[in-house]
Amino acid sequence: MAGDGQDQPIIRLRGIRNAFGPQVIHNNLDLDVRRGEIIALVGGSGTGKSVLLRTIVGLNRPAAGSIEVFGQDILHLPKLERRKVEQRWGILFQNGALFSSLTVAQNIQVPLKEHLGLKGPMLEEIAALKIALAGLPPEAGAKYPSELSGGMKKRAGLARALALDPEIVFLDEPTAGLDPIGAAAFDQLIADLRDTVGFTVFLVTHDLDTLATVCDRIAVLGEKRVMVVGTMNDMLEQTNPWIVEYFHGPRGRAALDAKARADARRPD
Ligand SMILES: Nc1ncnc2c1ncn2[C@@H]1O[C@H](COP(=O)(O)OP(=O)(O)OP(=O)(O)O)[C@@H](O)[C@H]1O
Repeated sequence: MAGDGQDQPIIRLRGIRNAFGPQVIHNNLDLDVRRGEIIALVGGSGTGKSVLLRTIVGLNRPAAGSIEVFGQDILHLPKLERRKVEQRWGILFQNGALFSSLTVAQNIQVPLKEHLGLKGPMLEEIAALKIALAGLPPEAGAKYPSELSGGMKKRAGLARALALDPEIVFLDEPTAGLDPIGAAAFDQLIADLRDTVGFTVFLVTHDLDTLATVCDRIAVLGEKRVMVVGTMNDMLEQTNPWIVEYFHGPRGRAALDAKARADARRPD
């Protein structure tokens, strides 16, 4: 596909402006996401991380700027073309956003029916596959969201996000509300899936452990734009006061120490 080459950014934002009435959230914001990377968006509360994620996936239309995904200008695509692009990504919202009246398996089947028009046993089979991929036991498929723990809900939401074999997975605060062990397991699942399935991950997080352990790059939102993008080591060299406080503060140091200990234990 033209402009969809392996070297092109898989997501390319240029000059994004978002405002709600007089409140400007983003102004002249640029960001490139590379194919196959795990990139995290961080920033203080209210800097517009969720708004930016929602803007990329079309739930919020920016006042200005361009958004290319898979090399396509998605703000100006005809509806049908746009739907085709949407089939190539999956989204895990913060609360899982599962339909409470449907079982886990039925939740996963929603996009399969809606986008692919699948019917019959094929639906069951694909749902079972995604349940396994998300690290859930097979019996989870028959359960309703209210019967699941927080960690299982996240996995069920992930299973649904994976329904259409996405090339990009968007995750909004994937480890929020999980205990540290559950959060670490979820981080590991994302990293393993990226390595095996090969998708790109764009996530919004406050979790310094996630940043230290699984992210290839970090984009810092502030001053209404992406102030810096780089690796964790790049972040440690920044002088912006918020970035210094965030990454060199006690929680940042603890996350980096934990990662250093984990790396030391890992065989070469
Ligand atoms: N639909 C909307 N209408 C009006 N204002 C909105 C809307 N959505 C978001 N905002 C405002 O935009 C700002 C950014 O919100 P957003 O949820 O993106 O922040 P965030 O960086 O994700 O914050 P947090 O880390 O606290 O989750 C906030 O001030 C919020 O009130």
